[in-house]
Amino acid sequence: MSKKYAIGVDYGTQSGRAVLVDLSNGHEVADHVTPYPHGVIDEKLPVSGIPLGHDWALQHPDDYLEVLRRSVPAVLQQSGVAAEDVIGLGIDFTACTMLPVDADGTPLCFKPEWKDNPHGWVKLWKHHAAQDEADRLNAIAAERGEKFLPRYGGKISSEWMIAKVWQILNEAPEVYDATDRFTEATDWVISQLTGEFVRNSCTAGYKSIWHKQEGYPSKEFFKALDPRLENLTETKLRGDIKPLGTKAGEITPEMAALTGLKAGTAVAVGNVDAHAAVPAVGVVDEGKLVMAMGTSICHMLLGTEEVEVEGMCGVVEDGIIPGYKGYEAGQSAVGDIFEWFVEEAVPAYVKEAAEKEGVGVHQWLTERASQYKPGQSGLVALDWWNGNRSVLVDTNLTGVVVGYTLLTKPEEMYRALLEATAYGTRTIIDAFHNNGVPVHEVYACGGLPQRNRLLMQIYADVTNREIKIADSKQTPAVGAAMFGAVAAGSAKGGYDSVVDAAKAMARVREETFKPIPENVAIYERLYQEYRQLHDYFGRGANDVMKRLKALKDEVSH
Ligand SMILES: Nc1ncnc2c1ncn2[C@@H]1O[C@H](COP(=O)(O)OP(=O)(O)O)[C@@H](O)[C@H]1O
Ligand SMILES: O=C(CO)[C@H](O)[C@H](O)COP(=O)(O)O
Repeated sequence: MSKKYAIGVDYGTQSGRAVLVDLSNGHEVADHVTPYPHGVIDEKLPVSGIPLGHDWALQHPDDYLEVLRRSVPAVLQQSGVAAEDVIGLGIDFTACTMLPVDADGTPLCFKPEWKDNPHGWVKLWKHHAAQDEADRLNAIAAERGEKFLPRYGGKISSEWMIAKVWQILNEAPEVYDATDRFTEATDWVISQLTGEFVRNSCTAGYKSIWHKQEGYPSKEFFKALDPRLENLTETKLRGDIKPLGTKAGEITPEMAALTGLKAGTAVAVGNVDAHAAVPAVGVVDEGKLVMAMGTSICHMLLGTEEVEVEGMCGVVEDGIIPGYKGYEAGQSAVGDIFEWFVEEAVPAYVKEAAEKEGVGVHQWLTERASQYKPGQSGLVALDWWNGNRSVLVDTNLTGVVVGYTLLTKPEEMYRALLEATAYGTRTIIDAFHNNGVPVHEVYACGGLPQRNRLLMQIYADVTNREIKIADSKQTPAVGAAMFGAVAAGSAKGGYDSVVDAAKAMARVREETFKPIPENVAIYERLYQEYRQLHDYFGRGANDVMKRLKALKDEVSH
């Protein structure tokens, strides 16, 4: 049999990338990135210019097809690999990134009658405007003693499916009525590739409150939310839910013409970016936490028991690797906070100096921040620029920096922000480790470990754990390709399970980041300061952030 390959397509927040992977060793033969032409739509709708409210974040579904049109042919061409040797394709996506579609699977925003209604568009994972709905959902679920709540760390996030659907119903009932199904973008793209609509167990479990044994929450629960939602799960959330590691279908002739792949190529069910990354770093059993570090961080961990952990995003059976309970937690902004600082808060002299030295602003700041010792800046920050996903599950929390003086330098502020995100991760690791889901090893993948060594050293020091780094720039895409190979199966030159695929294909670098004892000691003290601020501002002692946000909304309308 000739050498066989699979393609993984990773749909990130700002771009999508295809990677063509050698199935014998996981080697990335070719990759290609397509920036989304419309990016993140958070101020106004394309063409009509209709303004969006605070905390909105939309995307254009055609941008996802553009990735298939451009990046898949590009990796075939670059690699010179024949389409018949590409036996499978898998995708991974941000989530919950959801959209309303009609009975043909057409996104409502593609239709002239809905294109000017913001609710007809894709709601990106970081669309946070459904917080009111999430708050009400959580209060009603708690009051009714719903069994599902502990599986989601005690709170359902406004980033997820039910809160977003309910926001559509409340603010645009006409869009709700016109919707045949609400779908995760990952499932929609798979339906475009295969002509068949299937949901995947990963997003259904983590983002739509679905349970392998118990299914969705009861009709009574949905009726208690809003009588109009009573039949939601059997109407607009209907559809077969297939486990990860199964085949969704095959590339249609139309998609073959568009991508250059062979019609009939196996396509895996949809997956989530962070979840797909786990087997790609070789993690297929317990005790090993994987951090997918980019715009945000997702923290992924496997266990054998269903344990309650405060503020985790969820525990889902087979949600990451078949046979294990998959745990997820996360931070809603990490790289995004550093980007905010670079774009919005650095003085002109920094940009000029970086330009003069021919380096990026991140690199300029990082080089200078590296010259400080832990604690030397006198700063400590809370990492809540985009709310707090874990462990507080509250998108209404905002950022804080304590310790500024007239002498504070931009590189010190930048370092304080890097450190704040590490404290956020430490809080999550402690929550798992101290509540029955041990964390013995830490792995990192995604864009940040490739770009910022200081950041990774700070994470090793703050968590007091050695960190292993993925030997791939595109780890989720490699994971998605593994699932594509499993969808094809061993008879076609792929694999029969993702564990087999991981054995042959997963790679981490030899070099690791090890904690430096003197840094660990200082960071332990700084972390205690962080925790005091965290509990003071985040657990109700002082709701100033919420009052300011409410005032901002009041005076802006
Ligand atoms: N040198 C750097 N140090 C820290 N953060 C960086 C650096 N360069 C880029 N970033 C951040 O990386 C993030 C993008 O990460 P990446 O993994 O590529 O994307 P995504 O999460 O969308 O897949 C951006 O938020 C950006 O601010
Ligand atoms: O919540 C998620 C997965 O469960 C999102 O997909 C994730 O946080 C966004 O990922 P990225 O930072 O890589 O764009």
